[in-house]
Amino acid sequence: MEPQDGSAFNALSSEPKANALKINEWELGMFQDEVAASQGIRIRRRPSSGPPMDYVGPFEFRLQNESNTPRNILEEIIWHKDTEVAQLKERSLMNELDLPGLIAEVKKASPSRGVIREDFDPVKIAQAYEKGGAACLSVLTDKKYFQCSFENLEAIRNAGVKCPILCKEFVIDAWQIYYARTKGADAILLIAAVLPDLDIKFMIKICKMLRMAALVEVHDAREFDRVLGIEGIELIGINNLNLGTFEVDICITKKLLEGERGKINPLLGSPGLFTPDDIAYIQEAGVKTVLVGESIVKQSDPGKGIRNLFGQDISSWSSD
Ligand SMILES: O=P(O)(O)OC[C@@H](O)[C@@H](O)c1c[nH]c2ccccc12
Repeated sequence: MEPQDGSAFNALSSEPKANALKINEWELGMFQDEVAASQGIRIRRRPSSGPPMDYVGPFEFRLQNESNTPRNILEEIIWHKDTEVAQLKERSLMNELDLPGLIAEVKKASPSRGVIREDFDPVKIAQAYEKGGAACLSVLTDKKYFQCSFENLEAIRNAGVKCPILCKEFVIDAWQIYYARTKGADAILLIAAVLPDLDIKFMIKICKMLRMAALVEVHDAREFDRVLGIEGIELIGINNLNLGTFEVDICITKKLLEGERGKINPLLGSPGLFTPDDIAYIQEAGVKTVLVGESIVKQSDPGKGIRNLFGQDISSWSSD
């Protein structure tokens, strides 16, 4: 994700910072090898590619004698594992949200609408969403009110879906975040109307540790401003639900994004989006990525539902 000037995200790396980070990582790797060697461990963990190009530092002299060839099969396996793990860690919600796009929601029911889709097959729906151009999937896991489950999420992940998966759970305890990770979630929802700042801060740290993204959802200006003050926030979602009346009003997004808050990016608008006009309205208000459930999940062909919602085929929008 490119840092946005003046946004809450400009702490993210620029080019020299990224180089410095690479050098730090490499030096750390060398140091870890030293420590390991002092404990009799012969397998080197340093990247087989050697130090970054412009590196000048205390380990430089080693290069003259060391080849980049693994010394034995275990070392070869470990070096390969290093690349493999780095690639796996790359699948991130943040990477997918750079472009205008869709997060498509998999849910059978909702408290306000009752059952939305009778013949509910979460894997088929998820696959159709992915094919139809969704950048990410949002999967409800609540049983009682949404008739969904963590098993759905796990089944979708195991079916080979490549999109990152946002776990739509009502998180009240950090344990749920670990659980979601074990089931295959790449991101989790945190609701500002439910969680105090300190909990959000703590949970965001856990997400970072687990390499998950946290989508923090706000309903009004007070929640929005609270969340902007919390360190480490990367994704903010606006819920167009008026918590007082429980009515959906897509003007909430527009009002919230007037003035300074409009500089924050990326943002996700939801719920209550049904037509190309709704999408245009919300995107004009400053939201790149939209999160949509009901209007597409209830279509017998969810791919067609996406085309109708956007008024165009968006299957070429996703990065894969
Ligand atoms: O189905 P809709 O109206 O397109 O909305 C999707 C999503 O925004 C909604 O399900 C939602 C928004 N915030 C939530 C928090 C928890 C559970 C669900 C939600």
